[in-house]
Amino acid sequence: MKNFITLKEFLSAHKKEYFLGIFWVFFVDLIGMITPKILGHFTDDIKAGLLDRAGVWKYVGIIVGVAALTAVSRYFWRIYIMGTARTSEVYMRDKLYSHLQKLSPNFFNHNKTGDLMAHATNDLNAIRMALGPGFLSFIDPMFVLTFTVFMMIYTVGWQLTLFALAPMPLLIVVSRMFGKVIHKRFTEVQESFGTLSDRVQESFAGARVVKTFVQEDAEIEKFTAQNRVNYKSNLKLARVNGIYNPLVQLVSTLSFLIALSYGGILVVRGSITLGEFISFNTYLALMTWPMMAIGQVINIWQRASASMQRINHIMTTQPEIHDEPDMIADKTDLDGAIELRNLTFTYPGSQTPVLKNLNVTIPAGKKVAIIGRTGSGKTTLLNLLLRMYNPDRGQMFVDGVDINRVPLETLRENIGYVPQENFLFSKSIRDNIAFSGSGSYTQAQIEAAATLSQVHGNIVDFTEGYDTMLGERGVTLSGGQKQRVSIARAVIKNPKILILDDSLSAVDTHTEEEILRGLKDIMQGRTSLIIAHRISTIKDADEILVLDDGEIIERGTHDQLLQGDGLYHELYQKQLLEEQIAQSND
Ligand SMILES: Nc1ncnc2c1ncn2[C@@H]1O[C@H](COP(=O)(O)OP(=O)(O)OP(=O)(O)O)[C@@H](O)[C@H]1O
Repeated sequence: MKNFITLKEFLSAHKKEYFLGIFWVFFVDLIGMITPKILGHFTDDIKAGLLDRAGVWKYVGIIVGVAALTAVSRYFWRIYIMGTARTSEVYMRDKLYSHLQKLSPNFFNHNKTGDLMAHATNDLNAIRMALGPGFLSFIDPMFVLTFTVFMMIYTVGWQLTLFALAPMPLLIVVSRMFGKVIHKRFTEVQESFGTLSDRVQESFAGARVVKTFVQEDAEIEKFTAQNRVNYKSNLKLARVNGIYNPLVQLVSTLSFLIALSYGGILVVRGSITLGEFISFNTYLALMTWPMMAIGQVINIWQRASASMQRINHIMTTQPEIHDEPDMIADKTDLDGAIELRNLTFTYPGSQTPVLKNLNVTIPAGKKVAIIGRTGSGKTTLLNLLLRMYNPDRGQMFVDGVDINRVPLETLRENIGYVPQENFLFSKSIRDNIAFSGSGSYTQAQIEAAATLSQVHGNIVDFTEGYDTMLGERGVTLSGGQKQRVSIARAVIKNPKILILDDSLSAVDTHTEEEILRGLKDIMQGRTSLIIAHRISTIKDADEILVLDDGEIIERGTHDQLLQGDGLYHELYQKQLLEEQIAQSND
C-alpha cells in the first residue's frame, strides 16, 4: 500500500465522492439481502398452500422493486467510484507530465522516450483500474459477505453457515501465494511494453536513417523479437491468472458442495424448512461474486502496485538542476558579463574531465567565439552556461555572481539559445518563432526576427506564409531554413546573451554574412557567444578561444591568431584551400 502514497493528496481531495460511492454500494448490497429472504418465504408459503394470486403479485412486486432500486443505485456508484477513478488518471498524468518537465537533461539521457510514454499510458491505466473497479471489488465483497453471513446465521443458524464458509481461509492462502507472483510478472509485462514502445518510437523517429541504410528488414526483425518478449511476458502473467482464477472458483464451489450436502441433511431432518434452505443457498450464490472479486481485487491491486512503483520511481527522482537555497531571488535581469575561473567539468557518471581549467572573462556586450576540433568541449561549455548541468561552485560567474546562485528563470529567460540540433515543433512557423512569448509577440516582431535571420523571404514564399505547418503533418524545411527559424526563435527574445552553437553551418557564406550583419545590430550592447567550425563565422569576434581536448590552447582576435602557427592558423589555411578548390570547380 505504501506505493500509493503519491495519491494521498488526490484521495483526500476526493474523499467525499468515495464516501458517496461507498454509501451507494452499501445501499445496493443491503437491499440485495431482501430477495433471497423473499424467495424463502415464497417457497414456504407455496408449500403450506397459503399463496393466492394477490400473494404471488405481492412477491413479484417486491422482487421487481428491489431490482429497479438496485439498478438506479448502481448508476450512482458508477458515477462516484468509476468517475473519480477516471479523474485520478487525469490528475496523475498531469502530475507526471509536470514532474517530467522539471527533470534535468541527464534524466532524459538515461530514460528512453518510449518507456516514459508507456508509464503515462499503461501504468496509469493500471492505477485507474485499482481506484475504480479495484476499489469497488474491495468494498462490495466486504459488505456482501458481512450481510450474507449475518443473514445466513439469522436464517439457518451458525452451524450450517460455519460449515459452508469453512473453505474461505483457503482463499486468503491462495491470494497471498499468488499476489507476489502477479506483482512480479506484471512489472515484467510493463517493462517489456516500455521497451517495445521505445523501439517503435525510435524506429519511426529515425525512419529516414533506417531507409537510407536499408535496415527495414533488420528493424522488423528487432521489433518482432521484442514483440515476442512482450508476448511471452504477457503469457507468463496469463498463466498465473489461469491457475489463480480457477483456484478461487474451486474454493467457492467447495462452499456450495458443503452447503448442499449438509443443508440437504438438515432439511430432511426437519431442522430447517425448505424455504430456509432455498434462502440459504441463494445467499450462498450471492457470495460467489464477492469471492471471485476478492481474487480479482488482489490481481488488480498487485498490478496497480507494480505500476505505482514504476511511476514513483520517476516521481521521486529529484531534478538535479534547481534553484539553490542561497540563490539571489531578486536578480531578475542580467547585464551579460560572463567569467570562468579555473572551470573544470566532468559529466555525471564519467571519469574524465571534458573541460579543464578554463579561465575566461567576457565583459557584457562583447562577442566571443569558440572554435575547436569536434568533441573538444564547446557544446559542454554552453550546457553549463544554460545550467543544463551544474558547474562546481566558484568556477562560473554571470554578472560577477556564481551561476549556481542566479535564479534559473532569470538565467534562461535572458539567454537566446540556438542549439546545434535545430529542433522545431510540429506547429506553424509563426508559433515556432514566437515559442517563448506565450502569445505576446506581435506579427511585426515575428517578422522582424525572421527578417533578421534571413528567413522571412522563404516563409512568405510558402502558400500559407507564417501559418505554414511544420513537422509530421506539415512541410519539411531544409537544414538551412531550420537553422534560420531557430535563430529567429532566439533573437525575438531580445536576449542579453545570445548563444549560437554551430548555427550557421547549413547556410551559404553569403547568407551567413547577412545574418551576422543583422545580428551585429541587434546584439549591440549584448553578449554573444558563437561556436563555429567555419572561420568566416567568427573572424569579427572580440575574442576567439581555440579549444582542444577541453583546454584553451590559443586565444586572441582573428588577426592575432593568424600571426601564430597553431591550430587556428592550420584551420584557416585548410578552409582557405577548400574555398579556392570550390571556386576553381565553379
Ligand atoms: N551527457 C554526456 N555524458 C558524458 N559525456 C558527454 C556527454 N555529452 C557530451 N559528452 C562528451 O563530452 C565531450 C565534449 O562534447 P561536446 O559536445 O561538448 O563537444 P563539441 O566540441 O561541442 O563537439 P562538436 O563540435 O562535435 O559539437 C565529447 O567527448 C562527448 O562525447
